[in-house]
Amino acid sequence: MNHSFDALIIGAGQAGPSLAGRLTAAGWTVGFVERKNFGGTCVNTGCTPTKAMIASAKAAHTLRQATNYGLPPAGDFTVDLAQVVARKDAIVAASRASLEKWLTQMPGCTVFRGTARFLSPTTMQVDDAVLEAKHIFLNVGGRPAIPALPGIDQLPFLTSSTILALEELPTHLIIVGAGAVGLEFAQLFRRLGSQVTIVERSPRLLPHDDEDVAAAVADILTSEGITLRLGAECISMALEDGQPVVHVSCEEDPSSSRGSHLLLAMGRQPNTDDLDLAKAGLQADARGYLPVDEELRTTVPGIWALGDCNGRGAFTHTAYNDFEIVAANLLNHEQRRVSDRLPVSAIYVDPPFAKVGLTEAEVRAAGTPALIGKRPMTKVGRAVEKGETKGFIKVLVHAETDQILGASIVGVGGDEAIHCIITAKYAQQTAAFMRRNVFIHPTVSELIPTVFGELKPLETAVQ
Ligand SMILES: Cc1cc2nc3c(=O)[nH]c(=O)nc-3n(C[C@H](O)[C@H](O)[C@H](O)COP(=O)(O)OP(=O)(O)OC[C@H]3O[C@@H](n4cnc5c(N)ncnc54)[C@H](O)[C@@H]3O)c2cc1C
Ligand SMILES: NC(=O)c1ccc[n+]([C@@H]2O[C@H](COP(=O)([O-])OP(=O)(O)OC[C@H]3O[C@@H](n4cnc5c(N)ncnc54)[C@H](O)[C@@H]3O)[C@@H](O)[C@H]2O)c1
Repeated sequence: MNHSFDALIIGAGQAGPSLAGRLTAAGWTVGFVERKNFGGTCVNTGCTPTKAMIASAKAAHTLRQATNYGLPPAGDFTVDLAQVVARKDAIVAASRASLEKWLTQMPGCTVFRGTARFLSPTTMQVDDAVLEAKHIFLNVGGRPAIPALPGIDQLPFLTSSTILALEELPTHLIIVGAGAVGLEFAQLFRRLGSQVTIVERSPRLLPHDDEDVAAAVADILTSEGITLRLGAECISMALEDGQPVVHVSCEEDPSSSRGSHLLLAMGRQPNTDDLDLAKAGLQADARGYLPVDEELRTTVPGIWALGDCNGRGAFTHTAYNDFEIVAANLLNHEQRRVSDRLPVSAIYVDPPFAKVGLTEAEVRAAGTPALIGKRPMTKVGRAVEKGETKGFIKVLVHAETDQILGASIVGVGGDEAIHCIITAKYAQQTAAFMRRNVFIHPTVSELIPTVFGELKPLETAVQ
């Protein structure tokens, strides 16, 4: 059957549903296609389930730390993973259901369930339905990448999606890949009671971030008993005596990591390979991303790509910002651009690592005249009171213009506290502006004006 709309939106991830809301409110008719779970990665297999389980892991960790807070010991306890997963599933289900209800009841929006494939630049097929529109918005996201490592086809492995359904704790979880996925799952499962080993080919954690950040995150993890096997050359896998074994060296290696479960956390792959792109005249790049311009238009007029599939962001906030850019430009005739947004992100190890703008290494490499301010969390009153003193606050400022170049916070509350720096930087404010601000006591944020008041020339600062 043929259906005609003003717009087609493919994928109910972080950009598509909100775009449907804006377009239909403006009087457009929308055909919306989702093949699996409403809410996409973030709601179903990404942010929401991991942060829900991280909260359970934090509670378990705090119980074990009871005596540090002057409380009686909690005693030995074993976590029932099924209960933790049930709590997580309830949170995910509520979020997914609310989104599905909103979309399916949205006036002007018709939802199709199935995989959409191009027939031409203006038509797509979903099962036996042919959908036609002058505007097509692809929000197809991605899935865990499975690199062809030697031996990988010889043994069972988990991905960031399938690990969320485990109901029994792994006795020893081996994680290959130390990006956000690897680090968050490592601490989460360690705190729930698993032994955890991370295998990473890079010689240190977080190679795109500063060395002091990587060292602080490594300390957070190793102090809880997580084993790091960094600089792993020639990663290969095998099943030995029924157990997954990860070899980490090109040499005959007696110190391979043997565990009960294996999690592959080696990045993601965009879902562009089954869209029949060629029929629309589209071509993905070598990594599968759809090239887009600053306003997220693909190379074919009338087709946009939003979210993870365009390679311009890999976060929920970047996917959502893509929606805002497209809606503002199409409906309000603004000229918002992808490059207007600041690079911001957080990794939810506990305490978390959050950042905005340039790293210290990037500032040094650019040769920008800069000032640096840094304060350990041991000198942040709120962190001391909470008994969580790992990490630091670090800010970078242009030595001549006084503008904020970047900031990193590894430490308790850092994922929230960073936002005062994000806002000031977006407003192109200066260190002097930050110093004059009065923040609430006692918070982690209240020390941020102090850090901006203790700046030293970058060249002479000790890392
Ligand atoms: C474990 C994990 C934790 C994460 N934690 C965070 C976090 O804390 N903070 C953060 O900002 N980001 C986090 N992310 C990243 C975040 O989830 C993604 O960046 C975000 O979900 C991308 O959204 P999207 O809209 O681009 O795509 P997705 O959310 O992936 O949605 C794409 C949708 O399109 C559908 N689809 C695909 N192809 C078709 C087709 N041909 N036809 C019909 N439907 C189709 C899919 O089924 C899916 O529902 C995490 C990711 C993972 C894996
Ligand atoms: N808190 C958050 O915002 C959050 C949390 C989880 C995931 N995410 C997003 O999800 C995406 C996926 O995360 P991820 O951690 O899987 O990817 P990633 O790209 O961040 O990290 C992948 C890691 O695997 C290693 N690796 C990749 N290929 C390899 C190979 N062939 N052999 C050996 N090592 C290899 C890399 O060195 C890297 O350390 C990212 O875009 C991330 O931003 C975000």
